[in-house]
Amino acid sequence: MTTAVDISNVVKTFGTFTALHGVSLSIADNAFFTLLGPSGCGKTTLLRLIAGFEDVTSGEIRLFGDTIARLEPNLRPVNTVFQNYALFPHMSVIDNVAFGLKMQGMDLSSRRDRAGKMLEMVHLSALADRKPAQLSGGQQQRVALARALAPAPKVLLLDEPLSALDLKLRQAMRVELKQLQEETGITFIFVTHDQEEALTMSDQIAVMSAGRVQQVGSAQDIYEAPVNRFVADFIGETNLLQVDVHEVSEGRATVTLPGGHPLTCPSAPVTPGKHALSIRPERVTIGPDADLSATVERVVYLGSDLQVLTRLADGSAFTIRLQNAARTSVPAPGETIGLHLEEGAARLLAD
Ligand SMILES: Nc1ncnc2c1ncn2[C@@H]1O[C@H](COP(=O)(O)OP(=O)(O)OP(=O)(O)O)[C@@H](O)[C@H]1O
Repeated sequence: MTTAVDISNVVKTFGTFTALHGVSLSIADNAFFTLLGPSGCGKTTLLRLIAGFEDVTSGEIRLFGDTIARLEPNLRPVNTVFQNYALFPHMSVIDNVAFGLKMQGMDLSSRRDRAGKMLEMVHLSALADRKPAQLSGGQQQRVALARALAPAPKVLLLDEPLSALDLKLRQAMRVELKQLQEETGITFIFVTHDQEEALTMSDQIAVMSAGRVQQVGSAQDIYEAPVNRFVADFIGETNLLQVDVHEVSEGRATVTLPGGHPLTCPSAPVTPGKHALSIRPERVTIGPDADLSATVERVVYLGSDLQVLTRLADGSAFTIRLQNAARTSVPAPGETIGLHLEEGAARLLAD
């Protein structure tokens, strides 16, 4: 497998502030790769370093084997799509798309031909002669995509490109973006703080926090097997309980749950003592064989799901999710219920 972008021990400081603390990542060619993390974790900084808009303080970034610092900006096989589209307001849609090709020195008829093909790809051929102001936000974002793809970059950097769109459009664009990446075979590096966006589109996700990469893996890897507390909490919804850990061996731990029941579950390599146990709310059922006893405080109707907010005997809050279609009876506030942890519900985390 070819590596498109190789990031090796990259540190970036702004004055006395360190935005990236030694980040290493290997991004495969033809992949949809997402940098995911909360605001300020360094995602955009890393993207700007890959684009060559900023220089690394130390470490190295290679694009298809070449050190980026040695590549002239116009020879870097990279293009960027920004959150605010950055279209030229006085140019028509097709001229916007053809702009980068003109810069590359392509002749007029080849330019219009290529730009026309790009507009077809993003389903905007009918609007080629309009000005950006005459388009909706979603259409403008598609023009920005077509413009960035026109010069056939090997790597496309996308900085929160969907954040200005409303929810329905964002959901539709996720599918389109993934399709576009698959059709073109271009490596997409996508920045977002939205975990659902990351989970739905990405082949690989790097979860970042405070200038460090916490975990790299597929959507399933990071959801099912988060390596630490930060990742478990950031990706999806989870219950985090402080439990006593008695034994850890060969990736499994034996712990005592609140209420006294023992549990053996997959575990990060931790030493015995107190650690956080993550329990996913959708992997818990109400009924016999209970691992935990809880008192129902509130039932929240979420359409396809019901969220049941409960409290355990030791006072910790505990949430479960039931599928609305599958439910037989709804627990009532004040009721004491038994909670059964399904296989794969619990995982012991490193701090
Ligand atoms: N030019 C700069 N000078 C000083 N500090 C900067 C500069 N650029 C970024 N930073 C700081 O570096 C940190 C990381 O910023 P960055 O924009 O990479 O975060 P982010 O994860 O992309 O966040 P967001 O999702 O809010 O855009 C922030 O604390 C930011 O204030």
